[in-house]
Amino acid sequence: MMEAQHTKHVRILVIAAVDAEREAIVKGLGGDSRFDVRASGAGVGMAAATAGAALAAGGYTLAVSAGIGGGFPGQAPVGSVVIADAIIAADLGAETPEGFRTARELGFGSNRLPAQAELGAKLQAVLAERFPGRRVLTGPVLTVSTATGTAPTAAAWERRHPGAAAEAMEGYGVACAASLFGLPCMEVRGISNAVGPRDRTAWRIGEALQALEEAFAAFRELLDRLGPDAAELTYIQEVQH
Ligand SMILES: O=C(O)c1cccc(C(=O)CC[C@H]2O[C@@H](n3cnc4c(=O)[nH]cnc43)[C@H](O)[C@@H]2O)c1
Repeated sequence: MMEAQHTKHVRILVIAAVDAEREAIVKGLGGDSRFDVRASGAGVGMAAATAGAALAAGGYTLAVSAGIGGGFPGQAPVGSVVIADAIIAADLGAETPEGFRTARELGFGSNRLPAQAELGAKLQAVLAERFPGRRVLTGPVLTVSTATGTAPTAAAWERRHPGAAAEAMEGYGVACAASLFGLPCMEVRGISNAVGPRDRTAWRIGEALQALEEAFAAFRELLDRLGPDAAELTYIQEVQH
């Protein structure tokens, strides 16, 4: 029998919601074969299903939820990039006469999954260096099933999650799939709009997609700079017999 051989590799699954996001990410990556970028459709269910089906095939070392997102005022301005340090299912829970209670408070699940914060911080540094005009920050990213459209709802999220940087609709689904397969997860958002009263005419999708493209150009460069160390920050080992 041949002895087991361990080879380190990096293979990153990136889940966007729509094709425009996927295209921006692919453009930033410039054809880098270490990344597999897919569009799932919007929402946590499609994101979890698409990520889970891909990860089941094996060979991945990290999963990333990426796209545009809403930024909380005072935290993440339009055109900035937010890299999650935690991924939170903000509206997973139940209404009670005393108000909203999270799934965790009710004892039927978790609302928060960790993000690969060390890699996130390194990506923030490379992005800031390569694109000095681009604001980039780390912070909690909320996953919601209904995009926030009023000031009271935005205020409620800020009260429940002080310091929340952004919201989007897929991160927790990708994070659940990654966690099921024992893989680390990240979430990267180019900010297109402020979280608050809905005004679709104020969304700056082009700017957010440009920010996303730059974030993934920086991601590629980060992997190049890390060299073999990149594998230590993603899941690491492939066993060959
Ligand atoms: O219309 C377009 O050209 C276009 C291009 C790229 C993306 C879109 C989307 O509508 C993406 C939907 C996606 O965006 C996230 N998102 C953005 N802002 C928010 C928000 O304020 N609250 C929640 N989610 C937001 C979300 O992940 C959606 O799935 C259109």
